[in-house]
Order: sequence, then structure tokens, then C-alpha cells
Amino acid sequence: MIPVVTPEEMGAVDAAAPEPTEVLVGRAGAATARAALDLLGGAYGRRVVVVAGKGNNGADGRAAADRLRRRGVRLEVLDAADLPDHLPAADLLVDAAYGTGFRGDWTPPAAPEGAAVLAVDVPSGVDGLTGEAHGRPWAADRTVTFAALKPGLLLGDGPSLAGTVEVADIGLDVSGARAHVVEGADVARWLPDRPRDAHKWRAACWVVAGSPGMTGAAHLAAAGAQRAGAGYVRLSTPGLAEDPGAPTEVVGVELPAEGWADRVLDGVDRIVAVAVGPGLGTGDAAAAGVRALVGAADRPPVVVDGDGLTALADDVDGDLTTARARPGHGPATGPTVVLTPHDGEMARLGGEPGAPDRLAAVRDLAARRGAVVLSKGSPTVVADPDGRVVLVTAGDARLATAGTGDVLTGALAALLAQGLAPFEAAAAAAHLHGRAGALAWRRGLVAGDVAAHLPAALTELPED
Ligand SMILES: NC(=O)C1=CN([C@@H]2O[C@H](COP(=O)(O)OP(=O)(O)OC[C@H]3O[C@@H](n4cnc5c(N)ncnc54)[C@H](O)[C@@H]3O)[C@@H](O)[C@H]2O)[C@@H](O)CC1
Ligand SMILES: Nc1ncnc2c1ncn2[C@@H]1O[C@H](COP(=O)(O)OP(=O)(O)O)[C@@H](O)[C@H]1O
Ligand SMILES: [K+]
Repeated sequence: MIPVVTPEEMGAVDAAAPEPTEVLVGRAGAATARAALDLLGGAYGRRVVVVAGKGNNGADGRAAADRLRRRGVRLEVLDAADLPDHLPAADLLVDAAYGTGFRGDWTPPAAPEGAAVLAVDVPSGVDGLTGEAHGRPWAADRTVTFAALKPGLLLGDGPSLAGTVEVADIGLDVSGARAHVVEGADVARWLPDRPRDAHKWRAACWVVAGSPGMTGAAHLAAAGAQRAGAGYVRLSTPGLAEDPGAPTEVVGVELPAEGWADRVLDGVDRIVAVAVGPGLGTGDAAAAGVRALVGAADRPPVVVDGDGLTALADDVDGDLTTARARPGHGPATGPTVVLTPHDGEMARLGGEPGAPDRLAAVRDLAARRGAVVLSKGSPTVVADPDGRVVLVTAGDARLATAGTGDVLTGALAALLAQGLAPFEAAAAAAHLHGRAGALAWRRGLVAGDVAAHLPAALTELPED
């Protein structure tokens, strides 16, 4: 996992550092110079313009300039507060105007034509917390950031303005980071090996989704569960007797349109995880079923999505979602519910989808609900009630097609069924889901393709 530290947290890390700022600036300058040489493909005779502000970000830029000059680079260091209308010609522009201390607006002259742009810590003008661009920041080809990623490199305008991001170790201790970016190696570590004596019930899940006449979401969720490694997938659409369109290997079990939660609770003996909500509808019977199921003291871990989330809107203090799973079902401590809202559902749950500090907003909702919250988007953010947060950057705009959220719900249930704790299951599901999209087609992707590519995403994981 790659640590992610807010500007404010970084201030505390900095204050706790045993070494003086000059030493840290020296290392930051060295890392910047290395990245510059790499971008330049050489040193002697290359032309570099460094734009340096009055804070530590500018100091990093000046330290880099000193090193580059010694290597024979032709350097001009310009004061960010006093720039000419036209910057001199250069092979590379080093953007060290402002870092995490930026406030206000930054509208510099255009970058020299044809010059590559290297941003120091964050592209100047991009808010290190929110990723919001103020003014007209230069779009970097590369950003070398120090000690940890900053949320602003991952959120809002950050990803498109930062280019390729490299984290340079400058000797600061970020082991207390409360947020991280998930990598494939993490998912590989969390996934249990399939035991030699595996049997299908080891990872059995029950998908309760869809409504008569609206079975697509249910089929996609079931397919997501199948392709993320469930040993057995049971599918029920309350009020629907037969479902010939369901995937072949799925076992259909009929549930009444009303009062179905008791039937589910009666039948969960061998079921390790339940998914509820996609396409269920927002009628009273569906909502009552979701509430009865989620609030039951003796249910397996459950992932709630779509209409299931709407049914929980009034449960503001998490009375239902903090219900304990039955002994032997799921983790002995910690949350047993995963909520997977998109922004609209997040608002319905009382969360703050557009909050400037998105990580804090998801963390707060998880704490209030006593549940893991997976906030969908670019990136997806997962929070545990204990305050841990991960960002999943694997997915891209290819996933913006109807039904991909249903596939994610099923995949998440399958990972819960394989024994992952809710937080790791949510993070792993989002990562695999994003990778599945990336491994499929560039254009024309439909949600079923994402399910179909989950095995490829599982297969590409590094060996643990
Ligand atoms: N946090 C750390 O531990 C380390 C931080 N370093 C660097 O230090 C940076 C943060 O340094 P600072 O806190 O000094 O902040 P910055 O260097 O980002 O800028 C702060 C200064 O710029 C001024 N300023 C901000 N916005 C302005 C605007 N729009 N127009 C004009 N002036 C403006 C402020 O008044 C202040 O004087 C990081 O981004 C990183 O590059 C490194 O030097 C090494 C260690
Ligand atoms: N631009 C994007 N970049 C990354 N992921 C995206 C993007 N757009 C959508 N997604 C992902 O696609 C899925 C959509 O889910 P959801 O909003 O529930 O849609 P649906 O209800 O149609 O299934 C989520 O996993 C979301 O994170
Ligand atoms: K900068």
C-alpha cells in the first residue's frame, strides 16, 4: 500500500522529524534533480527553467537547480512572484512555485513551447487536500512528491494535472498514515489460498436482488460473485418464481414478495455472505426486507447496494448496520456490513459526496454507520469505522456504464464469502473490478464484460 497523507498531517510529520528542514529540502532537491535528468535524458547543455516560490517548495526547486547546474545543465531560476510574460525557451520546466502551502490563485504564463514539465510535490495551484485547481496550473508530465502521496494528487483535477507521480523517500516517517492506495500485492496478500480440500460451500453467497420484470441487476451481481471466486452462488429475486435468464451455474431459490428476510435468515446456515439491494425496488416490502435482514443479530456479513441503501437511509446512527453477525459467521469483531454508495446514495445516507475532504467524509459516514463504506467514483474510497481509509485507483471511465456497480456488489460478496474482512473485501473488490475493466476492451465495454474479466484480474495478481 502506498501511504497517502494530507497537507495537515504532513505538517505534523514534518514537525516530528529529527532532522532540520534544510536536510529534508536537500533530499527533496536531489530527488527532483534525479527526476529532471531522467526526463531530460541527459544533462550537459540541456536548458532548464525552475520557477521557485518563497516557501519550502521553492527551496526544493532551488536545491534541485544547484545540483543540475553542477551537472552542466543550463539553468535559469525565476521567482514565482515576479515572472515575465513569456518564459525563456527550455527543454524542461520545473514547477516549484507552491506546494502544500498554496493558497488563492495561480495563473502563470504558458510553459515554454515543447518543454516537459516536472512538478515538485504537487502541481502549483492544485490544492494538496482536494485536488481542486485554482487559476490555470501547468499540467505536469511528472510529479515527484515527497514521503507520501497527497490526496490532491488522486482527487479532483489532481490526476490530470500531475502526470506520472513518483513518491520520493526523504527520510520522513509516514508509518502513521491513515490512508493508503491499494496495490495488486495487497489484494494478493489478503486473498486466502484455495485450500486443497476446498468444497463449494466454503465460499457460498446469497444474492438477494432484482424485482419481477427487472432482473438484470440481479444477474450481473450473481455473475460478479461467480467470477470473483464464490464457490456457490444462490440467487433470489423476491416475488419472482422462475428466472430462466439467470447464469446457468447459479442456484435459484424462490422468495415471497413480502416477509422474505425471515426466509433468508432461516436459510443462511451454510451461506458465508449475503449481497442485497441491486434492482430490488424501493417499495415498502423491499425496504422492510432489507431492514429486517441487515438489522438481524444472526445474519452473515452483508453487502448492501442500490435500493438496499435507500432502505437504510433513515438508519442514521447505524442501529441496523452495527448488528453483530452470528458467531462463526464473519469476523468476531469489527463491522459486518459494507455499504457501497455512489454519490447520490451517499447523500441519501447522510454523507457528504462533494465534501472538500473526501477521505474525511467517507471516514465519518463509516463511523456513524458502524459499517465499511465503499464510496464509488474516480477514485473509489473505502473507509472502515476504525478510521482506516484506502483509495482504489485501478478503475477508469470505462466502468462508467450501467450495471458495473451490480457486478462490484456481487464480487464483494464473493470476497466476504472467501473470508476477507469487510474492509479488505471492499478494497479488493474495487481493485479487481477496476482491473477487470482495464483488462477488457478500451471502448464498448458493458457490465457483463467486467464480470467476465474478473478471473483475468485475479490471475494477474502478483504471487503472494
Ligand atoms: N512537509 C515536509 O516535511 C517537507 C516539505 N517540503 C516542501 O515544502 C512544501 C511546503 O512548504 P511551505 O509550507 O513552505 O509551502 P509552499 O512552499 O507551498 O508555499 C508557502 C509560501 O507561499 C506563499 N503562497 C501561497 N500561495 C500563494 C499564492 N497563490 N501567491 C503567492 N504566494 C503564495 C505563502 O504565503 C508561503 O509564504 C511542500 O509542498 C514540499 O515541496 C520539502 O521541502 C521537504 C520537507
Ligand atoms: N469515471 C470513472 N472512473 C472510475 N470508475 C468509475 C467511473 N465511473 C464509474 N465508475 C465505477 O463504476 C461503478 C458504477 O457503479 P454504479 O454507480 O452503482 O452504477 P450502476 O448502478 O449502473 O451499476 C462503480 O464501481 C464506480 O466506481
Ligand atoms: K509545485
